[in-house]
Amino acid sequence: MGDDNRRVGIMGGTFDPIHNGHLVAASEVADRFGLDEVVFVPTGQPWQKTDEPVTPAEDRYLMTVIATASNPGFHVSRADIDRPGPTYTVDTLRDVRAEYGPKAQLFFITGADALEKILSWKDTDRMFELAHFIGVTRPGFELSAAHLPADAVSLVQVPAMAISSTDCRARVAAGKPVWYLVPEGVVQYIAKRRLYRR
Ligand SMILES: Nc1ncnc2c1ncn2[C@@H]1O[C@H](COP(=O)(O)OP(=O)(O)OP(=O)(O)O)[C@@H](O)[C@H]1O
Ligand SMILES: O=C(O)c1ccc[n+]([C@@H]2O[C@H](COP(=O)([O-])O)[C@@H](O)[C@H]2O)c1
Repeated sequence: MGDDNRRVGIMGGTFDPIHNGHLVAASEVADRFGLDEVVFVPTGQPWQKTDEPVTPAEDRYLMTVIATASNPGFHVSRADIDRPGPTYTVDTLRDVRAEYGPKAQLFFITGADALEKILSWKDTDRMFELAHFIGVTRPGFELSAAHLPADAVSLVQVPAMAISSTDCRARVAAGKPVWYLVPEGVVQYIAKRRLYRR
C-alpha cells in the first residue's frame, strides 16, 4: 500500500455468498494483468438487487474474508459496507483511489452479466476515468464491450465456472451440498450461522 504505482484489481460483488467463480476470475485476471493484489469489496446496499433481501453485510464480509484469507495477494475492503446508502462503484473507486494514492493503477473486474448492464450504473463517465474495467467470461452470458467507450474495457477469458450465488442459496435452502462450489470455510460459516435456510 502507500503512495506508489501498484497495480490493484478490484473485485466488487454482493458475495451472498462468495463462490469459486468469483475467486477463479480474480486469480486469472491477477495473473493475466500482472496485478500486485486484488481487493474484494462486498457491496453495502446493492441497489439493483431488489428481488429478495440480501444477507446482512457483516456475514457477507466475513465469508469474503474467510474465502480469501489463504491467498497473500487477496484483500478485503469494508469501504462499501461502511459507506451509508446505496453502493455505487464510482464511490468505491474514489475510496480505493484515496487509500492507494494517485499513482496506483486500478482495474475493476466484472463478469459478463454485470458488464452488459454497466451503462445503468451511476456516473459511468467518471467511473471509467477512475479505473480500467476488465470484463470476464461467465457461462450463460455473452461477453461484449461493443456498447462501451473504446479503451475503457479489456475482455478476458477465465476458466468457466457455472456457479452463481443464487444457485448456492437455493441449494442450501433445499438441503443440497455447496461443497466445492464455495470454499470449505464458507460451507462451514453458512452452516454455523444457518444462512439461506427457509
Ligand atoms: N461464475 C462466475 N464467473 C465469472 N464471473 C462471475 C461469476 N459469478 C459472479 N461473477 C461476477 O462477480 C461479480 C459479483 O457477482 P455477485 O456477487 O453478484 O455473484 P452472482 O453469482 O452473480 O450473484 P447472484 O446469483 O446473487 O446474482 C459480478 O461482476 C459477476 O458478474
Ligand atoms: O455503480 C452502480 O450504480 C452499480 C450498480 C450495480 C452494481 N454495481 C457494482 O457491481 C458489482 C457487482 O454487483 P452485483 O450486484 O452483481 O453483485 C458490485 O461491486 C456493485 O457495487 C454498481
